[in-house]
Amino acid sequence: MSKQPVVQLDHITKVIGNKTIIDQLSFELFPGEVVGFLGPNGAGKTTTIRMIVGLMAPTAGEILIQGIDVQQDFEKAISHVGAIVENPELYKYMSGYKNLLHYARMVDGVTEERIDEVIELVGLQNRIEQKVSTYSLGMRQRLGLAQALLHRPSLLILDEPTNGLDPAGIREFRDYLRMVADKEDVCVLVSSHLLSEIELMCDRTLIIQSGKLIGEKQIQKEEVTAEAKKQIVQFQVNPVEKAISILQLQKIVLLYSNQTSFEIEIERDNVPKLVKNLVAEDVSIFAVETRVKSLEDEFLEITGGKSVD
Ligand SMILES: Nc1ncnc2c1ncn2[C@@H]1O[C@H](COP(=O)(O)OP(=O)(O)OP(=O)(O)O)[C@@H](O)[C@H]1O
Repeated sequence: MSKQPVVQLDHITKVIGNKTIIDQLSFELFPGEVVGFLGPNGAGKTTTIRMIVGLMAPTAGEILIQGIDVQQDFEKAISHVGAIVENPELYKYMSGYKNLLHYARMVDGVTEERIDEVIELVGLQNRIEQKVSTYSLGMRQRLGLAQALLHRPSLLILDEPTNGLDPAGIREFRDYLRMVADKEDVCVLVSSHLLSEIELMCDRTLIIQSGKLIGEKQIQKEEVTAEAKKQIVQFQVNPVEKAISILQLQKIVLLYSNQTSFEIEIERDNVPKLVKNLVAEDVSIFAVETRVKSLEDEFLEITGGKSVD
């Protein structure tokens, strides 16, 4: 990417007591991208975010936001950050507009035009004069997003952003995030232990475990055709042992098997040939089910089978 990074973490380590919580963590985040920060509970996501926003000092290493060292010039660095924690803090008895006005007064340089702009960005024009207590959870999340955007941050940090939203709400929030990242050229960091949430929302995912970056995944969008993707295919067959010996001959990697079925990773184009071979060897096939490899499968591969939560 040719753009300058918004955030640079350079070999960040955090030791508390005699425990290394974050271990030489390095990554860069760029404008306009929505990045997932994924890891099981206790992996070190919150600690990392606390260091990025200057609430905790690293034991070693450097964090730069827009090139400014968070430790050396906290106020200037933090002026580029907007954050929404789990539930945005809103005054329910006040209107959406009054909430935004209240926050705008606490920050320098937020004009009324900017307030109107963020309201439009999150699609709350028609409801902004009504009390927050009348808002749905999704609308509250969007108002929280508007509030975090008021001072034109370059980095937006969202911690478990869709907590409590239903699938339709998650989809809607994702579309707003995507649009905000594009229109405001802001980098959005989404911290979550939910693979489904991250997979839906993010362009790229950083996977953290025990304070270390253990994987990075660029989530491919439309450019990857379904045919080209590796798929996980489950076969229900009889006898399974015979089928497995055929797989072994063809050097197909077996992911899982039980007494009635097995699961393999295979390219779509190779499925018909395998079916023919199984039938030719007198293996009865009761069902063949395909699913595209999900981030969860990747995560399990990378972490060696330790699932999140
Ligand atoms: N102040 C502290 N003192 C001692 N240990 C701590 C402290 N803060 C965090 N830890 C430990 O550091 C590890 C990382 O915690 P952290 O909260 O960053 O994980 P997380 O990935 O955000 O998990 P979660 O999804 O549960 O919030 C955990 O093992 C936690 O117990």
